[in-house]
Amino acid sequence: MFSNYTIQRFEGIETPFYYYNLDVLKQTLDACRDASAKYNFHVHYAMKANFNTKVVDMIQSYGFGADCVSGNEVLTAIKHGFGKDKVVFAGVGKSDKEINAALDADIFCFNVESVQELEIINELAAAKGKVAGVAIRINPNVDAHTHHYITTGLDENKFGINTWQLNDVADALRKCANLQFLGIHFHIGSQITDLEVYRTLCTRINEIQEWFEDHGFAVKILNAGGGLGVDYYNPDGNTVADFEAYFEVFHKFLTIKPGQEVHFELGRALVAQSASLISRVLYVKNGLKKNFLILDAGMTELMRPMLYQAYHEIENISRVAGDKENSLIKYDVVGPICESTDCFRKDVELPQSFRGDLIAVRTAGAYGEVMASNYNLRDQVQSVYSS
Ligand SMILES: Cc1ncc(COP(=O)(O)O)c(C=O)c1O
Ligand SMILES: N[C@@H](CCCC[NH3+])C(=O)O
Repeated sequence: MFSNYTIQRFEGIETPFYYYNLDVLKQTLDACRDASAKYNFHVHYAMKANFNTKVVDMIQSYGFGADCVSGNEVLTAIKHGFGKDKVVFAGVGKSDKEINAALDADIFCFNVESVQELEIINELAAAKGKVAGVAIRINPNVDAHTHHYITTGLDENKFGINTWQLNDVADALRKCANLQFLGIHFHIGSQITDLEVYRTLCTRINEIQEWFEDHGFAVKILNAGGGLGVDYYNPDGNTVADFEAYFEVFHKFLTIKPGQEVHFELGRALVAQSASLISRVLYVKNGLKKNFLILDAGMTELMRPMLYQAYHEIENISRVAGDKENSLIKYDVVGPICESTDCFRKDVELPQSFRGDLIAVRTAGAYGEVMASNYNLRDQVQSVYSS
């Protein structure tokens, strides 16, 4: 929901841009910090969700760690002040250059996704005379009940190491003198709204940690990954994710041994509701079968609807206030890009809309700005903040 003051402010700003409501971000971070502190759980922010400088700085100020998926994310985390003891590096295809950068930064843990990667990290660490902390990312074959494009924990997915390969992992760990085994890591997918899924994950984590302990490996860290979903249908009414319920599942169903740390890597749930993509109607095109609202933002600014048929609330914020009598019209809300898939949503009911109206695409703080591209040689999308 935008105040009249905010909408007036938008009138003077060139569109399109991401608008960050830092109060919403703060409320969300407060809730996550309080809910995780209750059980002494450690949260690492999955920086891939949004690496906007102000956003990352605020998250860092809460004392969360950083979960990174590239060498540049590792360096960015360090630059933003995340302690090296709070930076983890996951990713199915870490290059030698990236591994070396992370070794030079002395990050405390690599989440390793294949036996071959274990051997390479060992080799590169040995060349530097270092010992790298590693957690083994395991693919537990648990269905996350989310869009199949963002499911990561099934046998058919490229992520993690399958449980039938655990003997090879154990052999490699025994041989690799420049690795220190820290624990086990899981991440089964994103935008998970069915918490039962996490209960199933806990059962698998319990089994797998037993396997490691039985084979002589002390599991110091249990990392359950991220994935907690948000309510894309209700950005104002259900703004902050239910962190309490989420962490409670792990508290109840995970076997946590004395001295063990439990880690999480939340991305979307921390940042999604804090931003909206603000654009303007360039043209209203009334076809025989369809009415199109053609915006000055498209898949180059927010790709999720086009990539995963993801739902985002769309509002004409120039017309909501005082125009209630305005009859609703169905529009296909589309962008300017030369692709038919460049459509935010079809048949969106909006008040009759006109050239110059401001359109807000809500819940765009996660995987929005970071996935923007300059396809069609588009300008880089700008950011505007509430304060
Ligand atoms: C390894 C890993 N951890 C954490 C995350 C963050 O996920 P989410 O934004 O769904 O919390 C991802 C992205 O899906 C990931 O790949
Ligand atoms: N980028 C995706 C999720 C993938 C998360 C990264 N593993 C989204 O917008 O929903």
